[in-house]
Amino acid sequence: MKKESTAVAPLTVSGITVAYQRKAVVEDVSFTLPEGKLVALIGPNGAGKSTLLKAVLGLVPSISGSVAIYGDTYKKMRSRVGYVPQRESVDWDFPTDALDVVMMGRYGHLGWIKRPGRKEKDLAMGTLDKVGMADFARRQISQLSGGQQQRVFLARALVQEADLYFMDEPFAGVDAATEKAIIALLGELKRAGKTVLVVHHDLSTVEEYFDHVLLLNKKLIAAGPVETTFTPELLHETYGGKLAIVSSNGREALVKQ
Ligand SMILES: Nc1ncnc2c1ncn2[C@@H]1O[C@H](COP(=O)(O)OP(=O)(O)OP(=O)(O)O)[C@@H](O)[C@H]1O
Repeated sequence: MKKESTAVAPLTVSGITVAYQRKAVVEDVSFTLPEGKLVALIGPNGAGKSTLLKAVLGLVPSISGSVAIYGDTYKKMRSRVGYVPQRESVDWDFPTDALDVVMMGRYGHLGWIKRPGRKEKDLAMGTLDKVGMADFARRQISQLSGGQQQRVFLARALVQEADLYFMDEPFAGVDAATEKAIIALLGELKRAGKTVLVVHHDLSTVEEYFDHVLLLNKKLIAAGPVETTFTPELLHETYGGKLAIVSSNGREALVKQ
């Protein structure tokens, strides 16, 4: 008899509510991420995007709801998850150089007892090269520009060889060259079958960069393919009146004013 195979979704969030000082900032959010897609999480400032990511990763407690990563807890699936935090949330004075930051991405594979060796170092160097940062390997991270720091953190996530990536505003404050480099990496991850959830602010590039969107404003307004979900009506519902209509890729879309 043929065995039924049911694919397990990379991420299933069911009824998550998160509150700070008893005030809910993410309310009863449920969605499932499809495998192998680039997904944008969008919504206005303060909508709860970063908080939702942190709740999924267990970095902030949720008061209700549950999260399944490949059908299991984050704790068990940790090695399959890569996280690129928001740049402002990182302590850049920590005395370490770019190469060491990238090698930290391998600790999940090594365990805490084994020290990184030649193989780890070569892999980390190769990945720094991929993000155009090989020349800065021995530079302290505090002495890198914002865009360069962002590239180093992407490299750290890449060497993890995860299956599901979370990136919190990777395009914030980066120049056109870094934006292009990040887009190329996203494309590479997608071709390798990875799933990537990106907190994104630039509505004018959503259709070009992503397959799927989650629209959040404390509650989940909608989730689905860009073609059917990134619509003026749903964007209005997400952002309220603070939007103007522009034409992007020949289609009408809304951007924040
Ligand atoms: N540690 C905290 N303590 C109290 N309130 C917080 C804390 N972190 C965030 N908030 C509040 O929770 C709400 C959601 O914040 P969050 O950073 O998740 O939003 P966001 O959608 O990522 O915003 P942005 O687009 O501005 O980065 C905001 O009203 C914010 O002020």
